This record gives sequence, C-alpha cells and structure tokens, in this order.
Amino acid sequence: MVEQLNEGERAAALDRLGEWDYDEARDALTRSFLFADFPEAFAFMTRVALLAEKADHHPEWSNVWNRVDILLTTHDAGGLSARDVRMAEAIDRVAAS
Ligand SMILES: C[C@H](O)[C@H](O)[C@H]1CNC2=NC(N)=NC(=O)C2=N1
Repeated sequence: MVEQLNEGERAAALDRLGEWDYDEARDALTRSFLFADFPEAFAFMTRVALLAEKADHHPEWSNVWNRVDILLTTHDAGGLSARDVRMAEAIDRVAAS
C-alpha cells in the first residue's frame, strides 16, 4: 500500500522539484514542457512512457504539437506519493538528456 505524502514531505518534495507546480485540487505535481517540434515532443513522451511502464506508475498527460503537459498523482494513494516524486525526478532527467 503506497502512502500519501504528508504536508511536510510534500513541502520538501516541492522544494527539490523546483520546476514543478503543485495542483492543490488534485494533490498532484504538474509541469509543462516545450520542445522544438512535435517529433521532439513525442520522442520525449515515448521515453517517459517506457519509464512509466517500468515503474508501473503512469502520468496523466496531454500533448499539443511541441508541448507536453504532465500531471503526477497516485490514484492508489488518493494523492501525491513518493512514487510521483521519483517519477518527476526521472522525467526531469529525460528532459535534460
Ligand atoms: C494495477 C497497477 O499496478 C496500478 O493500477 C498502478 C498503475 N499505474 C499507476 N499510476 C498512477 N499514477 N497511480 C497509480 O495508483 C497507479 N497504479
């Protein structure tokens, strides 16, 4: 059973994940990524999809041409969990590589 982060854990995570915003209504992390074009955006999504499947932890996301909007929350926990934090860090590594 994966546990929802408490307030302190959430604040610490948000400090570390400087580029991510917090969606209070969903108790979720959100971030938008812009790429040069659609192929770049979709290549990013493909890499993240493989990570998500390997981690068995999947983003809620949308893509419009060169933009990818990602929301991370843990359905099984009813909100933000350590899995979301780990996935956000992994996604940032993909975006930076
Ligand atoms: C059965 C499967 O392991 C679960 O449904 C996994 C799949 N991916 C998931 N992704 C997310 N974001 N939250 C979950 O609770 C979750 N649960």
